[in-house]
Amino acid sequence: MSATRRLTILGATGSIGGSTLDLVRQHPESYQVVALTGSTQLDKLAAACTEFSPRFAVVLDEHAAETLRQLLRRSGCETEVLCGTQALEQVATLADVDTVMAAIVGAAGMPATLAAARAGKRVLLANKETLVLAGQLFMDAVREGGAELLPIDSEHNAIYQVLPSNFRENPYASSLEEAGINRLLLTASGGPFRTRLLSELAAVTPQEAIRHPNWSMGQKISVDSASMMNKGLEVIEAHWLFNAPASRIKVVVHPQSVIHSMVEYVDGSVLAQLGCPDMRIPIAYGMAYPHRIATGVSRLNLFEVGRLDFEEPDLQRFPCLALAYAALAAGGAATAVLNAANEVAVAAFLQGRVRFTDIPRLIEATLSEHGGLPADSLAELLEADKLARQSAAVAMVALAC
Ligand SMILES: NC(=O)C1=CN([C@@H]2O[C@H](COP(=O)(O)OP(=O)(O)OC[C@H]3O[C@@H](n4cnc5c(N)ncnc54)[C@H](OP(=O)(O)O)[C@@H]3O)[C@@H](O)[C@H]2O)C=CC1
Ligand SMILES: CC(=O)[C@@H](O)[C@H](O)COP(=O)(O)O
Ligand SMILES: [Mn+2]
Repeated sequence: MSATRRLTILGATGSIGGSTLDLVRQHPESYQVVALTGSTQLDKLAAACTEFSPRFAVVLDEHAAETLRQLLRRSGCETEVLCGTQALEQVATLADVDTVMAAIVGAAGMPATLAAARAGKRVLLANKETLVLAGQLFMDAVREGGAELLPIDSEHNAIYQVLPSNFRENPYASSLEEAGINRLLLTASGGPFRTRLLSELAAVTPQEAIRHPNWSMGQKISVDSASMMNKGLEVIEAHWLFNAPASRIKVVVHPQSVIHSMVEYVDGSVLAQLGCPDMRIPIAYGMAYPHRIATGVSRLNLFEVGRLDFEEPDLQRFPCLALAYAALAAGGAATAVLNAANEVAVAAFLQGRVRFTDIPRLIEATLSEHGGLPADSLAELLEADKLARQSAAVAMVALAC
């Protein structure tokens, strides 16, 4: 590969952030870290600053910033510590940064990701919530800012890898039909509760929910996988990334998570990307595109895998998937409302305040109240997000009574 790429990693202390840093560690000649951001894990952020010597580190408030400065002083690290959401946008748009890994979890990651797109960066998009909350706005920003958008979510990265290159790099210049594509087949593991009875789901615990059968991930996305809301968010993500109507996005449950997704062409060919379930593969693809780099991930051993299974998703046991399709069909701010209500419900479930089966109930109640809000500007989307969070919190109190 040619010139060194200069990186900002938003969400550097998380699961995706850690995998990204591991790839930088493996290829120090090709990548330089300019800025790292975190929120609560200050020891981890300090250790990453000490190892990678970024120019900036960003945390959310002044108290955290002061703690981080003290930690860095002790290790002799000269990284400058900034704080606040404005600082996240600042490091996402630095003139000498060419690549931004968007790996903050949730809607909190949207403003800095949007800023990176507007500034014309290569955006490595892990934060799917950006597209669920503000899909049209974000895709417009990518086009107008001249950004290079590379999907990191494993399914979308797989689809990207097997799409024709002229279509994947500019999906809004034509259509799926013109590219000879019939459907996108989005694989889903089915999560830790794939075989649980509906009657058992009310009693599952957060500990069980975050134990994903195949992937090691942060808590929020792990609960989303367990409820299959993750797949719902990914249907919306695929809609925006690939200019694909919902009717052409089919979810296929594939418990082994070896096929990361597929594209069905009009001639009957189905192209797939396979690999061991390790996010360093899609992250490396985005970091090195259009080249390939080593990742340290084990080779896929098909003889050990033995078999690949496929099932229809069960919308009775996993209503979150149906709610996501419904929100996408409703348009406007409905997907922003879905996302906000889901974030509130998942946080409450992780804190033991609601049951697993309350997650779709809270989302449905919030969607019926606010699903019709408009989405013509960032201000309207943020207002929808705020109202949905307030309503979901109120609905939660009602559930507890
Ligand atoms: N993990 C995975 O394999 C995959 C993840 N994704 C997506 O990537 C994103 C990150 O996921 P993952 O790495 O698992 O999540 P983690 O929970 O592991 O990491 C989240 C990161 O965001 C930071 N963060 C949390 N809240 C805020 C906030 N309010 N403002 C700024 N930063 C914040 C965290 O900081 P701290 O830890 O210091 O508190 C951490 O650095 C999600 O959108 C997820 O859906 C997509 C596909 C696969
Ligand atoms: C690794 C990744 O991309 C996750 O989104 C993963 O796909 C979650 O698995 P589920 O298929 O269980 O949602
Ligand atoms: Mn995924």
